[in-house]
Amino acid sequence: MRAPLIAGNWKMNGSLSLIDTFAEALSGAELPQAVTLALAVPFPYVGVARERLPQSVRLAGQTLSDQPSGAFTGEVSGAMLADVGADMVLVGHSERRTLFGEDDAAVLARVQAALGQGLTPVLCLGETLEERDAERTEAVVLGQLEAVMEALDSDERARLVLAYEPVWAIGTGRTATPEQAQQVHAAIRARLERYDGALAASMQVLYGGSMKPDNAAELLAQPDIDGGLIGGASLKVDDFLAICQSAG
Ligand SMILES: O=C[C@H](O)COP(=O)(O)O
Repeated sequence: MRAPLIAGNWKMNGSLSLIDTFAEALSGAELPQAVTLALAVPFPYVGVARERLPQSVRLAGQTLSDQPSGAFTGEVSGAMLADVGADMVLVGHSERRTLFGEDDAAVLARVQAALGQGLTPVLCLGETLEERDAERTEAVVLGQLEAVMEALDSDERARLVLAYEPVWAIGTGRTATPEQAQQVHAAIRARLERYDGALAASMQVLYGGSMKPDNAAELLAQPDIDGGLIGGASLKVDDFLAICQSAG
């Protein structure tokens, strides 16, 4: 049985004051026990978020360097993230792939760097609208998945969380229908079966892309959707908490 994970991704948004708003709301909130919450906040806020948010909330970086340390101005290592209290990190978010040129090899190197530091990589997968229209959705998503999985051993694979995020649904208000999302999630799970049945049964696969309080319950009710990676709606504490409630 896979426990639901609801992860917020603040992207390049937020402030100390927003962390305090979340700290206050989350410490008093009655949330379904089975649901785990996580927040991927911008680098400068990870440490303070760890100090102020309830310990039950997992903290994530939004990316990390593929290097352990050194002369890489502007980069942040997995060790640094772990040092300030993160235990997860997003890897291969579509904004990293498209805006910052991270290809499958770069994504793999970051997954390996995260695993090396004991962080849980949340590996993001997703197709563009052009790829969907060309009926290449599964080829693209499964290709991104295999580019990482093929290079890992079975223990490493078991430490990943996956997130399916159709690029055309991110920040656009256009959500994949529950059926469209489930179809891709099922294809991902079927591909995981090739590696290991137990891995396929246990791996959390999140959906991301304009998930909001009014569509979350239907998406989260799909058999192969194990949680959400929430962008815009994770900046409003009431919306984020409402989505968490839908996951219980
Ligand atoms: O990481 C989150 C996703 O990019 C989804 O963002 P969104 O909920 O604003 O569409």
